[in-house]
Amino acid sequence: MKTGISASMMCADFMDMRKDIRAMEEAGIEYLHFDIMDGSFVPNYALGVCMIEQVRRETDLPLDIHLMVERPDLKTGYFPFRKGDTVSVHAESTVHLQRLLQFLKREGIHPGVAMNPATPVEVLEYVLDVADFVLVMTVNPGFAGQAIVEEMLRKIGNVRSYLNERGHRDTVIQVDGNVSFENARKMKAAGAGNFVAGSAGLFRTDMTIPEAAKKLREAIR
Ligand SMILES: O=C(CO)[C@H](O)[C@H](O)COP(=O)(O)O
Repeated sequence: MKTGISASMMCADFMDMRKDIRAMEEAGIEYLHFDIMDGSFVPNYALGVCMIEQVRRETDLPLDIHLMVERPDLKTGYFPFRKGDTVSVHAESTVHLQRLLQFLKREGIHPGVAMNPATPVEVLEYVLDVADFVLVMTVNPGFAGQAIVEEMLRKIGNVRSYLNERGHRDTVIQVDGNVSFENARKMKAAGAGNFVAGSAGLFRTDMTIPEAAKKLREAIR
């Protein structure tokens, strides 16, 4: 799978999404990140199948779909996933985690295990062979604009060591939540490879998307 920047589209301008998509293309962003929120697994509602279908018609950028929902194993059939997309599902809400990851992999999708801040690294133990990436949430999921949970910098390092010690050096660590320029540098040093950038790193009021992307790339180089 590709590594780099994944743009958190819940932070995009919903009144002019086309403009933001063009800016992502211009900036060479690797993925468009879609947080699907069901108001149950997380206390917010956001994005969904209709929006993904419309965005598909606008761009060939691959999508990075984060299912912040209860029982994603019962819902994947509704999503227009494509080969080359990445899809992350939460260890905390997926009853048949191994089966779902294996299914996604067979479909040509890069499967990922997402973990809330309090979830221990050991949940990965029996799914290492079927996960292309691990999504370490660096805020509690549900809302943009939160402060980083500082302990997550240590967790990124722990996940990196855990993967390396088990021979999974190629498994990417994705980080999501308050990926500012400063935090991105620390996250990269701790072992992260893919950066979900929202209000702190990409959709900023003080610079354009291409300008912010350039700064973020300098931070994660
Ligand atoms: O997953 C998310 C919220 O749960 C968002 O992707 C993320 O938080 C957006 O980035 P920022 O924290 O910089 O606003």
